[in-house]
Amino acid sequence: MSSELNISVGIIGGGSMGGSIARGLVDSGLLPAARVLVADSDAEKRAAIAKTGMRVLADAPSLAAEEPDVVILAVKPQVLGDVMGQVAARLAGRCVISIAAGVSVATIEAALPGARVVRVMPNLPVQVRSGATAVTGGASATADDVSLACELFSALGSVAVMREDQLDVSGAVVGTAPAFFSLFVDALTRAAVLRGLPAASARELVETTMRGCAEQLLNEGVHPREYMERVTSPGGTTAAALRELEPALMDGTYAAVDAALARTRELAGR
Ligand SMILES: NC(=O)C1=CN([C@@H]2O[C@H](COP(=O)(O)OP(=O)(O)OC[C@H]3O[C@@H](n4cnc5c(N)ncnc54)[C@H](OP(=O)(O)O)[C@@H]3O)[C@@H](O)[C@H]2O)C=CC1
Ligand SMILES: O=C(O)[C@@H]1CCC=N1
Repeated sequence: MSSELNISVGIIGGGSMGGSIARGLVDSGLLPAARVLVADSDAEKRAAIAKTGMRVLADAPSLAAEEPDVVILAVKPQVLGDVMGQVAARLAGRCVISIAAGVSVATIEAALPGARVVRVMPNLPVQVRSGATAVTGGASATADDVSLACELFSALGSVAVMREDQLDVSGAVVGTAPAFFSLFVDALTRAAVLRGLPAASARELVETTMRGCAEQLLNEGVHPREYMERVTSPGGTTAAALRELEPALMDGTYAAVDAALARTRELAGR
């Protein structure tokens, strides 16, 4: 457990990421539920979040009026401009952390005059405190603001401070990777079912395998290529399989990351 911070955090947007961050911060012990405020326009999401003891508000202006010490912007990039317009006057002089893909620090600073802006790019496993978050401070942010953002997201997994252009790349890889990973789990499970395994067993075996491999890679610090070699018996089944999979997966992954990066720039109007 992390030691408790004596601040309040307001999160605008309590969806997949905002909700995960809120839960992660409370579960980590960094903040008591009563000092996490979440605004979401969806009543069902508000009801689910309220059950955890966090404070819920129906819109961004109501949250900003509570003057939380730090505000995390966790709505979609497409609505962020509107939301910032609704709360700009209240956020002057405050530390604001945006998780919106693509939207640049300069855009946020222009929309929120006087706010101290930090941009971060987390991923979904922040909810189970195994996330990975890239952090970049704007010209308006102090070193303390960047440190605070790092402290909040360190309670939810690993954190790396980097330049803003690198944060976009990190988002295209690390932000989207939970979906890539799930797609691979699903593909393996379907391949097993196609070749005759019962669906429930296939899924359990594949998911257990994924957890075991992740644990070994992390715990032993072994390079992925070396780990692959351990599995690949000369003249065996894995070598035959990798000859098929490797070119397709490599090309597909590079193309997928480039597509995510292109969409990041498109969302930012760049
Ligand atoms: N999902 C992910 O893995 C990651 C997402 N991000 C970024 O996080 C942000 C949120 O994404 P994600 O969580 O996936 O999106 P979601 O749609 O799940 O969450 C956004 C939430 O904000 C609510 N909302 C919309 N407008 C307002 C408003 N004016 N005031 C308050 N709440 C509002 C939405 O309600 P409603 O559904 O009713 O519109 C929704 O519940 C995006 O900017 C994305 O780029 C970053 C890293 C990873
Ligand atoms: O799909 C998206 O746009 C968000 C950003 C990174 C992961 N999910």
